Amino acid sequence: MDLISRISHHFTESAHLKLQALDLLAAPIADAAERLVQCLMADGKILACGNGGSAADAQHFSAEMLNRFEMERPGLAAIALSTDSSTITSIANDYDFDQIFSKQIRALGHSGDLLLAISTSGNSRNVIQAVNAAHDRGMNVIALTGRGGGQMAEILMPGDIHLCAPGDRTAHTQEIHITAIHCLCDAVDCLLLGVE
Ligand SMILES: O=C(CO)[C@@H](O)[C@H](O)[C@H](O)[C@H](O)COP(=O)(O)O
Ligand SMILES: [Zn+2]
Repeated sequence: MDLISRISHHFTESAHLKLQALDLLAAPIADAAERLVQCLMADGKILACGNGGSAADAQHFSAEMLNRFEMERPGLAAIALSTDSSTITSIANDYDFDQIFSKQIRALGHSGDLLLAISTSGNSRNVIQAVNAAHDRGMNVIALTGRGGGQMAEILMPGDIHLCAPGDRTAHTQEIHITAIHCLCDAVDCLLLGVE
């Protein structure tokens, strides 16, 4: 096995897909950033969820909102729903793993809040239930998906924003997702701080 050529292939493919994503996603990422700022300025909050690497992305996003990204500014209201092991294990144990995010959204979500729903396949049942719960609570959704968006693409509503990464490998989709998340954090800072 030639590891160097595998590594080279991974970097090259990731770079190609990121450039495709730039063409596809620049405008909707800018729209999503505007929506995040409108939500925060109206005293709303952002709830974020996903599984595995996407749980890490949800936490990465909430940390950059609550603390800071690159510019000095007050902390912003965001909660990763993948972090509270007591809540998650009790919901999964007493009800169903599919409800670990939706039950938290029904408790915490208010009209005008936003859900950042992250799934590379678009088919994770707990993320789909999270989208349904957000809609029930009068929240819009910013969906980060891949592979066409799967079942999530079918349940998004007008007012939601779908950021669907090109490519069919979970790893590359995640690599695009974290770039999109950093673009969102940067744009939120620029919009809030009036940076040209
Ligand atoms: O990070 C990775 C793979 O790169 C994995 O942990 C991956 O996130 C997990 O298999 C997730 O359960 C996949 O869920 P989803 O992206 O399809 O919603
Ligand atoms: Zn991963």
